[in-house]
Amino acid sequence: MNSATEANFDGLVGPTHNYSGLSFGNVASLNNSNQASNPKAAAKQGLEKMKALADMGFAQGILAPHERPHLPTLRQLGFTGSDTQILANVVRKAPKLLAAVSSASCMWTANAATVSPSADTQDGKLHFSVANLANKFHRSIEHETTGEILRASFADSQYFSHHNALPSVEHFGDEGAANHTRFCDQYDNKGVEFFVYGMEAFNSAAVKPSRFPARHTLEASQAIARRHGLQASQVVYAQQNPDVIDAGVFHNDVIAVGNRNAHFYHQQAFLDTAKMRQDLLTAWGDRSSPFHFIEVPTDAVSVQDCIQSYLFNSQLLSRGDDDMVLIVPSECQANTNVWHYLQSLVASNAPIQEVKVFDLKQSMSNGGGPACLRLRVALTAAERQAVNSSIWMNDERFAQLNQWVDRHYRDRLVEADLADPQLLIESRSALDELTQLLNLGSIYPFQQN
Ligand SMILES: NCCC[C@H](NC(=O)CCC(=O)O)C(=O)O
Repeated sequence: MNSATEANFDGLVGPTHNYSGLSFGNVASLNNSNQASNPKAAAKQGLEKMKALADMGFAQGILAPHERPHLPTLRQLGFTGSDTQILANVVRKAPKLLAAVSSASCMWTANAATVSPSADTQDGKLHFSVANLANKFHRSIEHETTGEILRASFADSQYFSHHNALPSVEHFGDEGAANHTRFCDQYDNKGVEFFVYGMEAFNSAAVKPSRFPARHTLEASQAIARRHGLQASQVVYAQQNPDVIDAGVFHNDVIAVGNRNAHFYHQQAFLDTAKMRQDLLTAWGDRSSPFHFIEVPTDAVSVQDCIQSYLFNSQLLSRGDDDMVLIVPSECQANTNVWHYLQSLVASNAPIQEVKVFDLKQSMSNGGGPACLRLRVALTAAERQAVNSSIWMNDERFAQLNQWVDRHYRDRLVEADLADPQLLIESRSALDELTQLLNLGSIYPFQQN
């Protein structure tokens, strides 16, 4: 009985969403820094996508944003006094630090954790390992609160196992599910877990990017597979092509996406494509479903086209066997090579039968597309019942959260606004109300003291 489904849990964009140019190696982040943001539009664009998927019959959940600016981190860094005094101090002495602790980057929940469904794990539980996101300071402060939110959303320890982040150092750089794909024939059958890394940290002779950071290491992926109790025969590792990282492909989900028995990737995505294909087929074994490699050639879509359009930062969703829909950002429609390729793809007999386009410009301007905004969790019927019921997207929740955004969010933010004590007050009252709406409990530090 195939009762399991793969649910998507999107990060709700927080009230301080802004463009601070914090992500070296992420060209959108660097190109759009100091542009004014629209937090209200950003949150609503995200809610629209979540609602559309829920209306299409997919299981869609919501993960709360974090407290920003993050005063506990500023105190940890030696700022003292009242919240207002600290904001006045840090904006004068270290404005980039204030920007880094004010980012709404936790919206991109593909980086929240790595998820191993219960059909894959030795103890039969669904495992979450929050990602240390060690490579970027503004992201490295997320994992503790992310862990709290995941524990409040997936609370039942009979079904869910939560692991803290790996050591927060470069050798164990972990960017979560953006570099992990779980292939399967049916969601509740044992799958193949595919880990993509940017460098092998403990082997100084190994090839790695030279211009931009690798962000995620082989050793981190191996540690996650170990903790989740995965068998070697069901795990495949592949190195991302250092050249595409150096071109700005900072996570594998900007150049490849997989779902069930389909791997949709760019010809230049991997260091050794033949080995990737061979290893996946070996792990796939004698499963009855065919495994589809959908390789996009450079002469149809260049790496630059991929980075500009986020063709592969799309969601690949199954409506039935070999019947998938691709959720792409509107930038794909604006890029003629990409849009032309997509039309030919849908016309061919590939399992991708339909393309749906969404406006996610606020997130895209910081280098986050449809796939960045969601964490995939394959759930059996019993596990789905055990999820915090208040976080599911539905008509009522959609209306409620849009009203909540209208009440609490600004429609314009520039970096100078981050020091405004009023913004902190607005954000905290928004989040305090949100924890009640989503029945999360008092998970934020400001609620605890
Ligand atoms: N999966 C997509 C993540 C995008 C994210 N961007 C940022 O953090 C940009 C933040 C800023 O520059 O304001 C990153 O690079 O980790």
